[in-house]
Amino acid sequence: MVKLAPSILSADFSKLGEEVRDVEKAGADYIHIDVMDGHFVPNITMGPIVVGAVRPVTTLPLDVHLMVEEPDRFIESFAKAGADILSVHVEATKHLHRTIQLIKSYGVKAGVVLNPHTPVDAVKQVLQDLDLVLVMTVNPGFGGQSFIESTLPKIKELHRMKEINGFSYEIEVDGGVNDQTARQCVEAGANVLVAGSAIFDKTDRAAAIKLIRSNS
Ligand SMILES: O=C(CO)[C@@H](O)[C@H](O)COP(=O)(O)O
Ligand SMILES: [Fe+2]
Repeated sequence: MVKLAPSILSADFSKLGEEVRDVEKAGADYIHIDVMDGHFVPNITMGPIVVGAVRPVTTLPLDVHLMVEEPDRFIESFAKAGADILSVHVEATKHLHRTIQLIKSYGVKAGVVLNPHTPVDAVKQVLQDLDLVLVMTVNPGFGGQSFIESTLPKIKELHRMKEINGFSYEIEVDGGVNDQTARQCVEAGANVLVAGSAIFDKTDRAAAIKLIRSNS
């Protein structure tokens, strides 16, 4: 069964608690939280304070996507704020293996993210240590962008390597996922779909989630 992770980047921040409760009630599996530092990506969003504010509002796992340079500096504060999954960009950390161990030392699941231009080879040596691999299907920084189809072979490759080696990581896709693009992600091997605008831009979130599920 495919999991859906609504990205609160597209939520109404003036009533964030209500928005999170709404997508939980509508059938979400994870709450995806996009953290941007204005350096790694050309946008600034939320920090550990927002993760801490969302934590008591939902029982769903908080799936925190760190789009920050040198993420090691912030792992402890996000872990203590209540993150369940912390994913770092391979392009933003010099010592990836160390970063993964640091995340796990707080009892948090560790994920690694690949930008559209980054090959699977960049994470090959750490796949056995990962709980999640996130394939960006847009260039990170903003919600509401168009899905980049050329990323699909990487999802297939990650799925193949998982099957061959018996690894246990989840394969998540993020960016431009909607009722038109979900199926090709799932057919390629993804089992977690992040969707921001395709869920939060709709007034009926249950219908939006159902539509993506039925088209995946
Ligand atoms: O990480 C990011 C963007 O950098 C995403 O999580 C977006 O928030 C997804 O938004 P949509 O493309 O689904 O609108
Ligand atoms: Fe994201």
